[in-house]
Order: sequence, then C-alpha cells, then structure tokens
Amino acid sequence: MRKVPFKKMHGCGNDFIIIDNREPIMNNLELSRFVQTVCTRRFHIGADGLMLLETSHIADFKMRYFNSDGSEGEMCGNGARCIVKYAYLMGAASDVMAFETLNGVYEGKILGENVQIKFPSIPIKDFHLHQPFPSDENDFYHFAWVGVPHTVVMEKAIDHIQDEDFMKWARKIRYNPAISPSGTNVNVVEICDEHQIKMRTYERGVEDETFACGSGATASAIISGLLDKVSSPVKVHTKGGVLTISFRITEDEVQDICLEGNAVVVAEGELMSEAPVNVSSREEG
Ligand SMILES: N[C@H](CCC[C@H](N)C(=O)O)C(=O)O
Repeated sequence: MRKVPFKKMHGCGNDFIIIDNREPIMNNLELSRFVQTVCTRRFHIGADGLMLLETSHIADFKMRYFNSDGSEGEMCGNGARCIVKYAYLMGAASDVMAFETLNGVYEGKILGENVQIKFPSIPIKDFHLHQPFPSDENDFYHFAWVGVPHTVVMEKAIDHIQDEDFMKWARKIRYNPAISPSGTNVNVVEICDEHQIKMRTYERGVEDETFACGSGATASAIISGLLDKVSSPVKVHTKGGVLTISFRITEDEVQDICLEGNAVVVAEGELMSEAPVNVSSREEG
C-alpha cells in the first residue's frame, strides 16, 4: 500500500490536507478520485480541500488547489494562507514568499501565528455591482472574480437564516449559469459597523457551507467598501473565526489587497492512498 506524507491544516475552520509534491509522488490521472477519497469526512481524514506544493519556475513554489469534490480550483484564500505556512515549515520558502496559482502569482508573509496573502490588483470594472437576479428583478446581487468567482448578497441578520434555507437559496445561485457560467461561490453578508462585517459562505466544489472562505471574505469586504458601507481594514467574522482584509480603492483599481488570519497545523502523518471510500454503497445496496 502506498503511503503519502501529509499535514492537516485549517484557517478559521476551512480545513485542508497538504502534500509536498516537489518530488512528484502523486499521479495526475488518479488525483481527482484520490482527493475525493481522502477529503470524505467520517470515512477518511476529511477536509474542504487538498493542496499540493509543487516546484515553480517563476515563484518560490506552486500551489495546486483541489476542492473536496476533486475539481481543481484556480485559487483559495484560506488554502493559500495554510500552504504559505506549510512551505515555510517545510523549508520551501523563507518568511516572505511568492507563489504561483492558476490565477497568477501571489505574495505570502508569515506574521507570527498569522499569515498574510497579498492579492494582485483588481480592475474596478471587474466588480459587477447591483445585478438584478435573473429570477427576481427586484432583488440584487454583487459579483466579483477574486481568484475564483464570488456572488455577494447583503442581508440584515444572517445568524437567523436557518441552515436548510441557506443551502436551498445558495444552491440556486451557485448553479445559475446566468450569474456565472463556471458556477459561483455564494456569500451572504451583514454589515456590523464601518470596520466589521459578518458572513456565511456556500462553496463551489465543496457543495456545502464552510466555516470560512478567504477569497469570499476578500470579495465581500471589497464589495462592501465599493458600496460605501465599510472602509479598510475590515474584520470579517466567519463561523470559524476572524479574517482581516485591507485594500485601497483608486479610480480604476482596487490595490494593496491583503487577507490575514490564522493558519494552524493540527496533524501530520501518512495517508493510505489505496483505501477508497464508497459513501453511496447504502443507497446502491
Ligand atoms: N475556501 C476558499 C475558496 C475555494 C474556492 C473554491 N470553492 C472554488 O470556487 O473552486 C477560500 O478560502 O478562498
């Protein structure tokens, strides 16, 4: 049986399995199924996603991010904070680093227990504000591509939304091709004061509500800023903890976009890669 060394980490309860693949040990062909297997809760380690640390010709390392359904995502904010700490701990980078993703090169910085990620600037025109819902023209959403697609909806009291209602509502948006042809993550945001918001996120590729979403928090804070409801820095309260987002809005760009929060190693060991799980066996049998 093949054993694969890993660390399990989380950032605000958004949890990941991380594997050092600088000396290639993972076979690309079986990767999607492997990710689905090891990310399945109860039957395996379980996680929202899995990342591979790989070599890069243009940065200190390459981050490859997979959602728990086995799909490869362009970028993941909390995952990035975790892999930055992982790269530092594994000696793959110093405390200030650049890393490559499918969405370009990002910078990472170790700040004591916390990790900060700096995003590339985003043109203002890429934020689509006040879009009427295709199904209900009286209701609005906001949309941004912050490495991955995010839909943001403002609500008054998000803690009172029942989990079931949240999931039903979010799934309609997540799969609506008129909002985003490649699907979208869905965030609901409550403004607390000028420097604080609360949010809940339904994640594409996890197909569930997660405890926090770094890119979602970044999209939500900037959109709240563009709507003149908050100003930088913004503390984003998630189910799993607090993320801090800072940014600068200029005439045509949002610049100096930083995401900061914890990145915690909770376990390390070896995965048994050939222990596939079959969670649907009960339904099939
Ligand atoms: N949890 C992630 C987002 C993952 C993106 C993924 N759900 C996708 O759209 O492929 C974050 O902290 O930014």
